[in-house]
This record gives sequence, C-alpha cells and structure tokens, in this order.
Amino acid sequence: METESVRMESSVWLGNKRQRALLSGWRFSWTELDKKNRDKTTVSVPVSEVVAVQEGQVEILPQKKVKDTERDFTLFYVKRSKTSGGKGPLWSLGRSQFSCPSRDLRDQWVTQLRIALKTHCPSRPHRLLVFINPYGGKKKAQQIYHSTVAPLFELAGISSHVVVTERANQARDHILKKDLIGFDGVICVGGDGMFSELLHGVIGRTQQEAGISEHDPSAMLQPCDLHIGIIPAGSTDCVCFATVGVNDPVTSALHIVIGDSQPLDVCSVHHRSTLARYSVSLVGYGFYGDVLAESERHRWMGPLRYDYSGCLVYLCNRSYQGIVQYLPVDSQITSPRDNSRCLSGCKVCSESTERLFHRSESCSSLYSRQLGQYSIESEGEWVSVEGRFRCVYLTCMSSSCPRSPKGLSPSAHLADGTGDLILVRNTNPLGFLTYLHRHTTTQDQFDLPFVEVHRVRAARFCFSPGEEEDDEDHLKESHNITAGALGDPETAREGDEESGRLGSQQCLAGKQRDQGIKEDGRKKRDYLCGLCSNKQSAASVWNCDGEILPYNEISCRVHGQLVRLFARGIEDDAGSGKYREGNRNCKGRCFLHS
Ligand SMILES: CCCCCCCCCCCCC/C=C/[C@@H](O)[C@H](COP(=O)(O)O)NC(C)=O
Ligand SMILES: Nc1ncnc2c1ncn2[C@@H]1O[C@H](COP(=O)(O)OP(=O)(O)O)[C@@H](O)[C@H]1O
Ligand SMILES: [Ca+2]
Repeated sequence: METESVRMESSVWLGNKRQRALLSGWRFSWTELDKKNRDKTTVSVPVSEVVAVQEGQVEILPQKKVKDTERDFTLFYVKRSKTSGGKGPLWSLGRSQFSCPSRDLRDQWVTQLRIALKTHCPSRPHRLLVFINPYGGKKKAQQIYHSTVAPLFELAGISSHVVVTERANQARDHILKKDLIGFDGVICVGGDGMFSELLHGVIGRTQQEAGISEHDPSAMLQPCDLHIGIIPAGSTDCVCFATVGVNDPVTSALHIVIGDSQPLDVCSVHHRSTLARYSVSLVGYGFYGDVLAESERHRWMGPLRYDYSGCLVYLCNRSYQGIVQYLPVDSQITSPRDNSRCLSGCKVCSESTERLFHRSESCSSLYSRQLGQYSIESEGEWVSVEGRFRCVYLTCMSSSCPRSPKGLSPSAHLADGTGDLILVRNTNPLGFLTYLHRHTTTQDQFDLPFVEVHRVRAARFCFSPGEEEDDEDHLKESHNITAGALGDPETAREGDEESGRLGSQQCLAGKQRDQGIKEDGRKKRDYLCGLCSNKQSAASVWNCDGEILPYNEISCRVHGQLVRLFARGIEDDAGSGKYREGNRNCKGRCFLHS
C-alpha cells in the first residue's frame, strides 16, 4: 500500500521571479506568480525523478556551494531532451536554486523533500560495485566514469567501490566469488562484452546460491535480485541502447541513481549438457558469426572493426547448410510482425510477469515470487526447418543499437519470456544487401521472400546429415579461436590467470599492438582465403553477444525476466511518431511491483 503523499506549499523565489512551490501527490512543482494567467507555466517534477536536495546554492562539477545563504536550497532532478529517429529521450541533470522567505521555511522544504524521497523511493541504490573496462570501445571508460558518472553518484549519496579491470573475466569472477553483502547493484562501464561478464556473474552466483545446475538445459533458473547497471563505453552498446533508448553515460547514470528497474529475458545456450553462455541480444550464426570472428582480428580499429569486417564478410558471400528447430509461441497472441514496439511500461511484458511467475496470494514482492514453469515439453510442438542460410539468429529483445536504431527485431519485447528467431535463407548478394540495409531504414526487413521470423521460447541448431562439422578443435583452428577468446565459463572459473592473460591479448596496446597488426595482416589473408573458398570448412561460428562460441550444435532457451537492469525501457518520445500507432499493445504502467 502506498503511503500518503507528503504535502507542503509556500511561495519561494527562483532568481528574481516569485513562485508558488507545491509538494503534493508525489510531485514537486513550481508556478510563476505575478504573471498574467495566460502565460503561467508550471514546472512539475515527480519525486521519483528528484536526484537530490541540498541546502544553499550548489553546483556540481566540481561539487561546491557557490553561495550559502541560509534561505536557499537547490533541487537536482531528471530533465529530458528530445531525440530523433525513434530513440528515447536524453536525460540530463536539471538544477533549480530556490530562495525562501525565511531559514525556517528553507529547512522545512529540505526536510519535507527528503522525507518524500525516502518514503516514495525506497528502492534506490545506496552502495554500488563498479567495474571499469579501460580497453572497451574508444578506451574512454575511466574518463567517462570519473568525469560524468562519479559526481552524479556522489550527489545522490551513493557510495561506490570501483574496480578497474586488468584482465578479461575479472568482473565476472569477482561477482561469482567475492563477498557482495551491502551492494545494491553491480555496474559496468564498458560495452556489451562487459555487460555479459556481469550477466554471467550475477546469474551464476544466484544459481550457485540456489543450488541449481546451470549445465542442465531443462533447469528452471532462479531470477536474480542484484540489479545490473550499464554505463555505455563500448563499441556497439546494444544492451544499453535497447533498454534505455540512447547510449549516453549521463542518462544511464541517472537511471541508476533513481533506482529504475527493468526485467530482462535471458537466453541460455547449451551444447548437449554443457552451458555454453547466456545471451540477451544476439545468438547468431552465419553472417553475424563471421563478422565477429573477422572483427576480433581488427580489435585495434576500435568500434570501426565491425563495419570493416562487415564489408569483408559481405563480399565473401557465404551461406551455410543446417537444420533449425524451434518451439513457437502462439502467433495469435504475440508476433514479431505486429508492428508494436516494447516501450517503457509495456503491457505485453507486464502481462507476461503474471504468466511467467505464479504469485502466491500473500506475497506482494517480486523477489519472493514463486517460479512459474514454462514447460517446454508440454507447450506445443517443435518445428523443424532445413535449408541453406545466410544467417540464423535469435534475439531476446529488439537489439537496437546506434548502427541499427530499430534493431534486429523491432517488435521484440524486453521481458515477455520469448525471443525472436530470424532465418535468412540463401539469396543473391543484392537481396542480402537489401536485407542488411533495411536494418538502418524504416523499411520492414522481414518483408522479403527469403526471410522468416518466428517468436519462440526455445530453438536449436544442428547440421544436416552428411554436413557435420568436424570436432571442436577444427572449429577453433579454422576460425583461429583461442581458449581465452572463447570465455569458457568453466575453465575461467577455475583457471582465472590463464583466461585473463589470453583475454587481455584482445586489447593489445603500444608495441604489442603494432606486432599484432602485422600478425593480423597475415592471419587476415589466411582467414579470408578460408572464408571465401568452398573447400574450407562448411561451418560458420556462433556469435553470442559478441563472443564466439566453441560449439556449433547448440540449443537455446529463453528464461523470462531472469535479470533486472537499472533502466525502464524506451520512453515514448513525441519525436518518434513512426511507431506510435502500434503502441496500443504496449501501454500502461509496467511491472506490478513498481
Ligand atoms: C549496409 C548496412 C549494414 C547494416 C547492418 C546492420 C546490422 C545491425 C547489427 C546489430 C547487432 C546488434 C547485436 C549486438 C551484438 C553485440 O553484442 C556484439 C558485441 O558488441 P561489443 O563489441 O561488446 O560492443 N556486437 C556485434 C556487432 O556482434
Ligand atoms: N582489463 C581488461 N583487459 C582485457 N580485456 C578486458 C579487460 N576488461 C574487460 N575485458 C574484456 O574485453 C571485452 C570487450 O569489452 P567491452 O567493454 O565490451 O568493449 P567493446 O564494446 O569495445 O567490445 C569484454 O569481453 C571483456 O571481457
Ligand atoms: Ca523477449
């Protein structure tokens, strides 16, 4: 039950303008007085979006009191500015400095606003564990954190423990093994690879504590309590972009500060009875696998490596034979082609909360919910498709990113317990280019005769008889994958040093890097010869959220709302009119606990 809202009202000054300030209904608003009625404007800030209230006239960056008159207080809050092209709004820190008629009144305002914050926003984080990858994206993560994020955390009274990583998988191992008592969330400053480390750490730890084996493909995984936050500083920043709507460090920091919560579907990927990895954005074979394998050789290029590799791989014109099987969701209920868009407060996702988790009558907290079972065996029949594909991929969410603002599957949902399986059959080069190009335009990329899309709970991939790929060693050899790059959860968990050393080779610097470039030249020629030649391996590799999997035959299963992010989904922005019509399905306040 919501407690009664705090109420207070008085006149205050904002600069030289007199205002009527009102705290009521969990909103703080101010309206200019002494103005003709017609022009009166009211600024209204929900208490849930107030970042801090401080005595005096305060600036941040650097944080200091510019003037400490005893009648002033400063309000910091979330301010939005519009963006174009279907993105979410950018958030920045709004600041208003008020002067009260007396010190007494000022003290009352500060007290009441802080009480309102405490009662209305009990789930804001107080203490965070922050992992910074100094080598991600354009290598600016440390600078981004210290110059723009840390001051916001400090302002909001959040204390943080910062770990600058020295090797790949350090963040994951820290979460798996170290004491996390007292932390309200884990944050990564980096790209999708860093997010993936946190994801594996948080899911792995939760299953360990619940005594659930992650290797069992049919296990019902335990949902994770510890929230994950992403400060985007990587190459693709797909998870951030698709859950927040923009890749902007300040916007993301503010979502963390105000304790936003967005559940997220996660796909588990198994090879027989071994957990290969978890994925949220892309489990892709063919084109996407080849692009990733190629791009690893050009890491020194930074984010540009994907464009460069994309062109090379496109020119190679490959397709792959195989069998895809999937467990479809009733297409009458939900479809990847219904033209809807999963937005903040999405009704499809909130209805899924009920479906995914049968809640006992007495429990009102999402965290004490009982697990509902999405029984794979009892829900419908597996469908099998055999053919020659340009690419096959599964995504649990839209996977929008700056490169493709509407994403791999524009109508996918963040938290509906399903994923979208996309099958792109072999076609001529122009056809495939048209398909790729439509990711960047408003045209429907699924409206092509060689493309199929299905909303599924599970999917698996195997070779057609007679097309079996050789063993794993061959896979590693033909794609020049090292053990470290594979990020095998088991080896890494036991032999950290080993995986760390190999992992950091991906981020060579200085002399080492130059040597790497020369090496790269040779490897690139070898690799491309292999990629373009028909004699070479008939197999591609799986790209799992930016990591190459060491297996080719895999089975995937979507676990609804397995983790929670400090985010709220993409806010409907008036500027993004294009999708608005389809939004009917996706309105209404989300997630019953919020
Ligand atoms: C002619 C125009 C071609 C446009 C092609 C558009 C394709 C859109 C690709 C979107 C991919 C989104 C899935 C995200 C995957 C990330 O996890 C992964 C890893 O990203 P990271 O390096 O950690 O930031 N990135 C890639 C490209 O595989
Ligand atoms: N200190 C480090 N040295 C080497 N690799 C690291 C380090 N810290 C993290 N990594 C790894 O680097 C990879 C890429 O990082 P990420 O932040 O996702 O950047 P990008 O988006 O550019 O790929 C991740 O998979 C992560 O495991
Ligand atoms: Ca989903």
